[in-house]
This record gives sequence, C-alpha cells and structure tokens, in this order.
Amino acid sequence: MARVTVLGSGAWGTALARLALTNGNQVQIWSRRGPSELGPAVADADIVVSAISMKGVAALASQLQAAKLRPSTILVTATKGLDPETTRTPSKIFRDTFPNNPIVVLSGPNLSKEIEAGLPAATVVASTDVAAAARVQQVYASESFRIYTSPDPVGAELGGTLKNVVAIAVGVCDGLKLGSNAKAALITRAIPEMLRVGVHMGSQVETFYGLSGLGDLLATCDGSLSRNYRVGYGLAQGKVLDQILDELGSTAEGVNTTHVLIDMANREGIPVPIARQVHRLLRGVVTPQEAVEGLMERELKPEACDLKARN
Ligand SMILES: NC(=O)c1ccc[n+]([C@@H]2O[C@H](COP(=O)([O-])OP(=O)(O)OC[C@H]3O[C@@H](n4cnc5c(N)ncnc54)[C@H](O)[C@@H]3O)[C@@H](O)[C@H]2O)c1
Ligand SMILES: O=P(O)(O)OC[C@H](O)CO
Repeated sequence: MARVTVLGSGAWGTALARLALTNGNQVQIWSRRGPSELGPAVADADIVVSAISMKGVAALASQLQAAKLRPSTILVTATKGLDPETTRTPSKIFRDTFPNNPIVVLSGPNLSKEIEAGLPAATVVASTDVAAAARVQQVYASESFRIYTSPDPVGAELGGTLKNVVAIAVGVCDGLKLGSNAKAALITRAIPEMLRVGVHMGSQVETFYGLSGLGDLLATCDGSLSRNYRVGYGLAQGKVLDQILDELGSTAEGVNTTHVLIDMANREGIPVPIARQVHRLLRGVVTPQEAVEGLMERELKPEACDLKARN
C-alpha cells in the first residue's frame, strides 16, 4: 500500500485516483479549484501523480517546489504535452525543478472513458530509476490495467504527446470520409515523423513501437473518444477551432503541441510534413481538403525513414 496524491481532478486525474484507490492504496486528490492546500496534500505522499493539462504544469512545478516535497517522494507525470515557453516535456520540467526526486512518466493507450468503465487497458511507467518505475507499477497493476515498465521516459512521454497531433490529422481524414486506405497510410506515415522528433529529443527508437507510441496512436486515432480526433473531425466539418474547443469543454493537448512542435521543427530543420499541414489547418491558412492535397502532392521519395533527415 502506498500514500498517493493525484494532482488534477479532470478526466485523467479522477481515473488515476480511482485506479490507485481500487488497488488498495491511500489516495487523495488535489485540484486548483478544490478546498485543500497543495502543501498538506503532498507532505507525506509516497507518490505524487500529476495529471493536469500541459498549460498548468510549469506553474504547478513551482507551487510544488514551495510545498517542499520529500526527496524520496516519487513524482509521476501523466500529462501529454510540450511547454509553449521552453518546449520542455512535463518530466523535464519536473526533473529541472526536483533534481533529487525519482521521476516516472505514465503514458499509454488510455482513453479515460474506457478505463472508468473498467475495460481492460495497458500502460507504460517509464523512468531511469528502475525501483521507482517498479513501485508505480505495483501501485497501479490490476487485472484490468496491465502496467509495463520502461527505461525510456523521454520516448514514452513523446509518444503520448506527438500522437495527439496525428490524431487531429486522422480526425480530418475521417471527417472528410477519405476511407480506410487513407487513414492507414496517414497513421503509417506519421510513425517516421514521430520517430524523427523523438530521436532528436533523446528517445529510444523501439519505445515508439510500444504501448506509449504505436499503441497510443492507434487508440487515439480510433475515433471520437479522443478529444484530439474530435478537433480534426470538427475542422473537416467546417467548424472553427474555438467553437470545437468550446463544444469539447475538455483538454485537447494536440492544438498546443502542434504549435510548439512546428516552432521547434523550424528551428531544428526537422521534416514534419503531417504536423505542418495540421499547423496550417489550425491557423486557418489552408482548408481541410488543401491540407490533404498538400500531403498527397509532395515530391516522390523512398518509403524508408531517414531519422536524421533535415530540411
Ligand atoms: N482524458 C484522457 O483520456 C487522458 C488519458 C491519458 C492522458 N491524458 C492527459 O492528461 C492530461 C489532463 O487531461 P484530462 O483528460 O484530465 O483533461 P481535463 O480537461 O478533463 O482536466 C484537466 C485538469 O487540469 C487542470 N488544470 C488545467 N490548468 C491548470 C493549471 N493551470 N493549474 C492546475 N491545474 C490545471 C484542470 O483543473 C483539470 O482538473 C492531459 O495532458 C491529457 O493529454 C488524458
Ligand atoms: O482524448 P485525447 O485525444 O487527449 O486522448 C486521451 C489519451 O491520451 C489516450 O491515450
């Protein structure tokens, strides 16, 4: 049994709190709008799980620093995003803020509605601290939630983050009713694009063929349980982005991730053709149909993926 504090009472924080509680752990949830203070909520926690939206992570890390976390407290991050100011992932923000605490990334094909319904799922807990990953695995493993450990937190985190950009594109594809061939081609060609970015940021290639990469990509691109897929689907229907996000009433990390990713790809010269069309679409520079044409009319090339390719 562990003392677990979950930060964030949104869809994913609530689900992660329930999973830990059902597994016999002592659990409390903190939310920025809730009654409890952050300091007392994390003071004697064995594990703190951050499951808030990316836009709040940097501020939360600073608040946590003031809360004086014990150096033995394991920090788990379940957020899928990139910081718009620094391009850092959540685990990098937490590593920079808490250099002595064990940091664990939790990421995988985890549509919260299915998990809340008790349907079987699997995820990855990734850390360079093997013992910390094993501890988090023990807290969450159950007959309906299978947990795998990984030594590649960067790759696990980026897989879950970059797939959200692809999910927007796939939502457009389905919204335009382009068919299964187009969807399969789009998802397949997205993998080398995710790999180029992931390897550039320090990921291991094989991580992207696992649950936190391909697994999460398939789950998220499957349909309307994904908020990011619904962003793309709405754009294909001719809705404006603000209207789509209002109707969602929930976090769609892929919008911010696309903007941060394109800024980085431009700086580093990394070819990201799918993300670039999503970026143009989100900014209203192209129509959904033009975004598709922009991909279909690119120069012809071998399928083999050059991970080191630069513009
Ligand atoms: N919902 C899912 O299926 C799911 C699954 C896996 C991972 N995630 C990831 O978990 C993260 C949260 O997603 P969600 O689905 O819970 O979204 P949500 O919109 O349901 O909840 C977001 C939570 O973040 C909190 N938050 C937002 N800004 C904040 C700030 N500035 N300071 C403190 N808290 C803040 C909100 O109060 C809310 O509790 C996202 O990065 C998402 O990609 C979601
Ligand atoms: O609703 P989405 O698109 O944020 O996806 C939720 C999870 O990340 C799926 O693993």
